[in-house]
Formats: sequence, C-alpha cells, structure tokens
Amino acid sequence: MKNSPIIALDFASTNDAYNFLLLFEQSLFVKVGMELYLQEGPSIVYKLKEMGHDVFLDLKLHDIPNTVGKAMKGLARLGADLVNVHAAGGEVMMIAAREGLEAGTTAGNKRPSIIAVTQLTSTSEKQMQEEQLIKTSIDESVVHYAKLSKTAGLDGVVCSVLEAKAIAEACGKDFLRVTPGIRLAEGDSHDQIRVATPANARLLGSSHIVVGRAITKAENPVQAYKNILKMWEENA
Ligand SMILES: O=c1ccn([C@@H]2O[C@H](COP(=O)(O)O)[C@@H](O)[C@H]2O)c(=O)[nH]1
Repeated sequence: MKNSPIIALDFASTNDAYNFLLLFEQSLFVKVGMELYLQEGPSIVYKLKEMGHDVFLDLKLHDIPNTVGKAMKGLARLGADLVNVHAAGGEVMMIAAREGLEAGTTAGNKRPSIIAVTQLTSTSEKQMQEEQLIKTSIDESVVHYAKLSKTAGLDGVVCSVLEAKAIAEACGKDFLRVTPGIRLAEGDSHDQIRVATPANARLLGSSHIVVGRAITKAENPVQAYKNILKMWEENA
C-alpha cells in the first residue's frame, strides 16, 4: 500500500471522478466513500484498480456480526487495498469482518487491510459525551476503540491526528493510524472538528492522511496535491 496522501473521491458519479483523475499523471492512493460507491457500485473499484491506483473503500460497515462478516466476504473480491468498519460495532463484529475478508480472499492474493473508525473526525468531545453518553475524554474513547480493534486482529484505525501518537504508543507503530480531517492552516474546516495540517499529521504520528476538499475543491487540484505531498514528505 502506498504511503502518499489518500485523496477522497467524494464525487457524485464515475465521470466526475475520472475527469478529476485525468488531471493527474501519476498513480495515486484514492478513497471511494459512500457517495460514489452508492451511485456506481463495485465497477468503480475495479476500474480504479485497472488504472493503477491504490483504493481505500470507505464504507464504514456497522451491523450485526453475521451481516458484516458476509458483506466483507463479498467486498474482498473487489480488490480494494483497504476497507473499514465502525469500532462501535464491537469486538465480535470486528472479528467477523476480518474473518469474512479472509474467507473472501482468493488463494495467492493478500487480504485487504482492515481498519476501524474510532470517533469520526466531525465529532467533538462535547457531542460524544452528550449524544453518545460516553462519559470520558475523546482521547480515551479513541484509544479504547483502537485497543479493541487491535484485539480483534484489525490492522489499524481511522482517528484524528490529535490521537495518532497515543494510539502508536498503545498499539505499536505498525498499527495503522489513518487520519482524515486534514486542513491547510488557512483552509476552511467545513464540517470537520478534530483537524490538523499535513505537516502536523506527520509530526504527530499519522501513518496515512486522507484529504478530500482541500484538493478536490482547490482551484488547481494538482498543485494542491503536490503542496500537501511536500508538507507530508518533508516532515517524515
Ligand atoms: O472520521 C472520519 C472518517 C472518514 N472521513 C472521510 O474522509 C473524507 C474527508 O474529506 P474532507 O473533504 O477532507 O473533509 C471524507 O470522505 C469523509 O467521509 C472523515 O472525514 N472522518
């Protein structure tokens, strides 16, 4: 799996996503989320893989263990490099997800890496405490979910940059810390709450960053990507 910034292809159609990708000359690490996948289905993943891109299929599965396990068995055949679930689904659900992926991976192929969303980067500590009734700090909740994900045999988590260091300390440096909520210092945060710059992401221990609007909505997406890549690589 590449280590370059993961570009969130949050587009409404394959055409919009392809037109965006045509701007770039190199193979990228891209993320397909609910918006694009629910319009286009598995074909978008096949096509992006054919084009030579690494693919994070960000469907954040969260259901009973049997359903998630069976869904992951199917997803394994799509060829994505990275898939995910919500850690709030629990340890048994995460084990079922990993086992489903293993069962669906054909002989000779590597199973996709699987990570769990801890607390969404759009969630504040206040919201978590008042709406989810989790009476602890957001850092503690995220690290707790990371440890649970590790116990379930997952490869890492989605978290904010702000918790990446604590997760590396608790779960080890090889445990993935994939961090959305990336913004440039002068950029709009939009709906994100726990945000950080690409440079801080590297300094504070993210293993991968996910960047959507700061690239896709930029006047010059290729230049925006290059700037972010430089900030990410310079601080390694
Ligand atoms: O906690 C999470 C989990 C997933 N995401 C996804 O990442 C991108 C971020 O897009 P931006 O435009 O850079 O805000 C988006 O696809 C989310 O679904 C997240 O933001 N936070």
